[in-house]
Amino acid sequence: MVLLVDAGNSRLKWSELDTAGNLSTQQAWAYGDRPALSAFLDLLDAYPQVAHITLVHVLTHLFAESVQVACEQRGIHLHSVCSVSCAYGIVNGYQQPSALGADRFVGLVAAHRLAGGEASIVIDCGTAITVDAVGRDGRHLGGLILPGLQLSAEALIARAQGRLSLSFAQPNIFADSTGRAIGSGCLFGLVGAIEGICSRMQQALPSPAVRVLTGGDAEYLRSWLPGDYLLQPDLLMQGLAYITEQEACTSC
Ligand SMILES: Nc1ncnc2c1ncn2[C@@H]1O[C@H](COP(=O)(O)OP(=O)(O)OP(=O)(O)O)[C@@H](O)[C@H]1O
Ligand SMILES: CC(C)(CO)[C@@H](O)C(=O)NCCC(=O)O
Ligand SMILES: [K+]
Repeated sequence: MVLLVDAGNSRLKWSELDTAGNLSTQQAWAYGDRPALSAFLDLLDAYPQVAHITLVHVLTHLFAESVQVACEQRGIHLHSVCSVSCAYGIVNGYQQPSALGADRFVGLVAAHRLAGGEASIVIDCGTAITVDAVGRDGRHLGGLILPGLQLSAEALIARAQGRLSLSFAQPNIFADSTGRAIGSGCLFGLVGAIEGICSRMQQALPSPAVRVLTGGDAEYLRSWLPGDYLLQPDLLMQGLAYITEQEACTSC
């Protein structure tokens, strides 16, 4: 069994990949107040038998080094996925390929495979929302980064020095309280942003793109997005599974 791990800015997500290539249901822990490393170490304790981890993270060098040391101490083989200029069917569109978030790179790998020869647009609704386009040939055209749903609302409330409240319950375009005006404002703002960005990207593409939606807020945002969006909450796990299989092939 290989443990697939995605360490984002707010949550640690993981799945088990068995030898037949089956993925277990993705699980997640929010970091809350504790450091991401402490969540990762708890995960290692929960899987004392694991010998191989494929990791994608968007955290610091210190996190990466500490994770490497912890895995070495336990005899775990760690493969930490980085963004490179060309791999796993994707040609990275960044001027400096390593600067593209590794989670975005893994998302592109998975979405391009899911799209089965069509172009795709990956929308990852996490702490940040990222929107990236991939051509039919696997060429990444580039993409955008926006503050995510929770973060947008929290930033506004933090700047208002505690005078404002927030509610995502019963979103309404004609909100009747401060909490709902902010929750609904951020929700409908991001729904409009996602729609607008995707249609601009689509206009620039020569063929129809499959819109793939993932991340912690994907399901909630999907319920308000008109049009066809393919909901894939474990998109990064699919990408990590493919990368793990490819690496196993090249090392044998
Ligand atoms: N149980 C939960 N605990 C915390 N956040 C949750 C939960 N369920 C859904 N969310 C939402 O998930 C979002 C974070 O999504 P996700 O886990 O995909 O982000 P991340 O990978 O940590 O962030 P990023 O990739 O941007 O660094 C938050 O904005 C929050 O609204
Ligand atoms: C944008 C986030 C935070 C989304 O998780 C991550 O992909 C990241 O830290 N990226 C590095 C910057 C970039 O992708 O241009
Ligand atoms: K992410």
